[in-house]
Amino acid sequence: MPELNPILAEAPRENETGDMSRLLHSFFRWTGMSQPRPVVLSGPSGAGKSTLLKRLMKEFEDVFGLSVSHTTRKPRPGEVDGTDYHFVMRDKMERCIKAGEFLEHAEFSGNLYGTSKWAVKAVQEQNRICILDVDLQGVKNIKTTTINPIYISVQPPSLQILETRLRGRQTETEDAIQRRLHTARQDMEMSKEQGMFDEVIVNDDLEEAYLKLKDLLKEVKLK
Ligand SMILES: Nc1ncnc2c1ncn2[C@@H]1O[C@H](COP(=O)(O)OP(=O)(O)OP(=O)(O)O)[C@@H](O)[C@H]1O
Ligand SMILES: Nc1nc2c(ncn2[C@@H]2O[C@H](COP(=O)(O)O)[C@@H](O)[C@H]2O)c(=O)[nH]1
Repeated sequence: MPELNPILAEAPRENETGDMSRLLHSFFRWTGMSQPRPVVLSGPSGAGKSTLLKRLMKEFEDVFGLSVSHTTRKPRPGEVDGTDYHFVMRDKMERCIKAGEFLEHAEFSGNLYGTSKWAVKAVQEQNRICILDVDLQGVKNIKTTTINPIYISVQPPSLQILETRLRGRQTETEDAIQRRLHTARQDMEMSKEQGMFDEVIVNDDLEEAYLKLKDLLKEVKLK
């Protein structure tokens, strides 16, 4: 049984990524395996998760698929419903949670966020490695499920740098920045707990952090 993800172990050149989906199909048929392990990316708001994931999706669009979360927060300028998030009203999301449609959900900075079972399934049905971007409560809740992902933490070099990045993004009100920084302090402490994450990436230099992410993903072990 192969231990490494052979697709990423030999990272494709740019014009070869179109063949990835077909290669993955053949590989899973060959090994008799159904799905590769999903990847959970977490870390404080502003640490750079989306920035890293956008690059990864651009370079390996046929290999990875992002699980599109639901949220009750309002869209930011440029965010597209159904692509960045499914933007929903709280009462609707609460009903769906009660109906058991969510793998996990959490309250973050005054809004509900959650991963629907359907969002993960949709990625896996395309034979892509499913990536979930969730907060620390999400990590803890996913650990009670059976999806068995790899857990990667993206951390900022310091709280000061995190604050600079959050402010620089210009997407949050002062009140929201303060709430996110408060949560980030707790998050950065709890992330150090033994066994919480399989790997930690300190996102100081973006280029280095991205290379480390790609390096880790080469070793995504298959179920
Ligand atoms: N290595 C880096 N150096 C400098 N700026 C960075 C770096 N990585 C990300 N940024 C910037 O920091 C800001 C926050 O990044 P990003 O939105 O990716 O964070 P995030 O972890 O996805 O946050 P959230 O959890 O709130 O979605 C963005 O403006 C981004 O351009
Ligand atoms: N537990 C979950 N957390 C999620 C999910 N989708 C996103 N998130 C996390 O929320 C915060 C804030 O995100 P933002 O887009 O408002 O900046 C961030 O830490 C995300 O990782 C989810 O489905 N479940």
